[in-house]
Amino acid sequence: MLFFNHNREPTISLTQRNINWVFYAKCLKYLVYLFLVISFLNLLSAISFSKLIPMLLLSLLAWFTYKLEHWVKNRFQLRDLLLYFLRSNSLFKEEKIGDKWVITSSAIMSWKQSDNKLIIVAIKQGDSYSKKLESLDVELSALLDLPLETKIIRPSIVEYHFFTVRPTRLQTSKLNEQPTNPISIDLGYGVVYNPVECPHILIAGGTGSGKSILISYLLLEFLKRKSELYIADPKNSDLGSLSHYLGQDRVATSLNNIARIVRLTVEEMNRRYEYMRENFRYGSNFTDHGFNMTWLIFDEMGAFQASGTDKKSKETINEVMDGIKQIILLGRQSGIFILVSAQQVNADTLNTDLRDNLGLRITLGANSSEGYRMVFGTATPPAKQPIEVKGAGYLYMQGSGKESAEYWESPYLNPKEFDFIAELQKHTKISSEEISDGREYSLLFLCVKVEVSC
Ligand SMILES: Nc1ncnc2c1ncn2[C@@H]1O[C@H](COP(=O)(O)OP(=O)(O)OP(=O)(O)O)[C@@H](O)[C@H]1O
Repeated sequence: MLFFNHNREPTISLTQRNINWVFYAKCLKYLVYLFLVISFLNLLSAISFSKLIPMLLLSLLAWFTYKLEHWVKNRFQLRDLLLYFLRSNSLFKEEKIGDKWVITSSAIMSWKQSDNKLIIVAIKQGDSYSKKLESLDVELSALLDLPLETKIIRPSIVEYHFFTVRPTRLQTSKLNEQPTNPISIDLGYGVVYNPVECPHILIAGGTGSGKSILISYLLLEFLKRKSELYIADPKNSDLGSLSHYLGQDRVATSLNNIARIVRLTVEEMNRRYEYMRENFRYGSNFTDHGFNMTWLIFDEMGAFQASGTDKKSKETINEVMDGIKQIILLGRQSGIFILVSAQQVNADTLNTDLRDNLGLRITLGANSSEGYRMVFGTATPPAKQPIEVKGAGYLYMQGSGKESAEYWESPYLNPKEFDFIAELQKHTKISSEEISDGREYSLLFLCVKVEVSC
C-alpha cells in the first residue's frame, strides 16, 4: 500500500498499529502532576530552600506536559477522529483467531488541510468498502460538525471538502468599477464564473429570494465587460423599466416584443457564425474575432409560458422557445449567452436536456427536494444546509469538477450603499438624447454588426 500511496498525506486504517499518543501524553501529565502534589506536601511539612528547587522544576515540567498534551491532541486529533469513524461505521472486518478478535481488513482514509479547507480523502481499493466510501456525506459532516462543501468522486479516491473558515460573501464596497478579467465574473464566496467555459445561466427561487438583486449584479458585470444586452421581462417588473437606459429595442415586456428580441438575438448569432466561417480560424471563438459577449436576460420564464392563452400566442411562445433552444445549444462559440430566471423550474418551463446545457445553475432561498432536482438533476446536493440569509442558496457550475451543487451566498448589495441606476448609467453607452429614442441606438448597433459580417 505504501508504494501505491495516492498522495503524500498520512493514511490511516484500523489494520495499522495506531499508538494512542494522546493517552500517553495524558498519563505523563498526570504523573508529573502527582509528583508535583507530593513535593508540595513535602514542602509544607518543612519549608526549606532545597525542597523549593525540585518543586519549581516540577512545576515547569507540569506546564510542559500540559502543553505537550495539547500539541499531541491537535497533531493526532484528525487521525483519532477518523479511526473512531472507521470503527463506528463498521468500515473494517475482524476475525476470531484463537481466543482473540483481530482486525483483518479496514477501509483507508487520509486528509489534507489548508488555511480554510479540510479535505477528507477516502481511498478506494476495489474492495467491499469502495461503494460505501462514496456516500459518507452525512456521517462525515456530523463527525466534523462542518457542512460539506463538495464531494469529488475519482476512480480510486473520494474527496470530501469542508470549509473550516467560511468563504466570504462579496460586498458592495468591494465591487470593482472595472472588471479584473474581460470574460470571467467574480461571484464571491470563492466562485469565479467563466461563460466561455460554462455557458448560460439558470436562476431559480421563490418570490423574495433575491433573484432580481442577483440579476442586477450580473447585468452590471455584463455591461462592465462591454456586453450587448437584451432583456425579456414578461411580468414587466423592474427589468422592464430598464428600456430607458438600455434602449427600447433592447427591452421587451409584451409577447410580440419578446419574440422580436429573441429573433434579433438568434439573427445576431447566425451573423456571427457566418462571419466566423468566412474568417475561419481553427479552434477560435468570438473573442478571437473581436466580438463582445451578448446576453439575453429572460426573467420569469414560467410566467411567460403561462401567458399563452390562444392559438396565436401559443405559436409565438413556441417560436420564442425554439429561439432559446438555439441560443442554448449553439450560442457559446459565437458569444451569445442566455440567463434564464424562474420562480419554479419544471419540465414545462425547461426540459431537462436544455437545463443540462445551462452551465451555471443557481437556486436561491429554500427549495423543495423536487425543486432542487429540477434545477440540478444528478448534481442535487445530498445534504442541504439551512438557508438563513437573503440571497443565499445553492450553486452548480458545470466542469468545475464538483460532484454536486454547493452552498453559496450571492453578492450582498447593501441598499444604503448601492445605487443600481447610478451604476448602470456609468456603463451604458447610450447618451441622454438617445434615451428618448432607443430605436436609433439599436439600429446603430445592428448596422455595426452588419458591417462586420460583410
Ligand atoms: N444579494 C442581496 N443583497 C442584499 N439584499 C438582498 C439580496 N438578495 C435579496 N435581498 C433582500 O431581499 C429582498 C428581495 O429580493 P429580490 O427582490 O431580489 O427577490 P426576488 O427573488 O426577485 O423576488 P420576486 O420574484 O418577488 O421579484 C430585497 O429587497 C433585499 O432586501
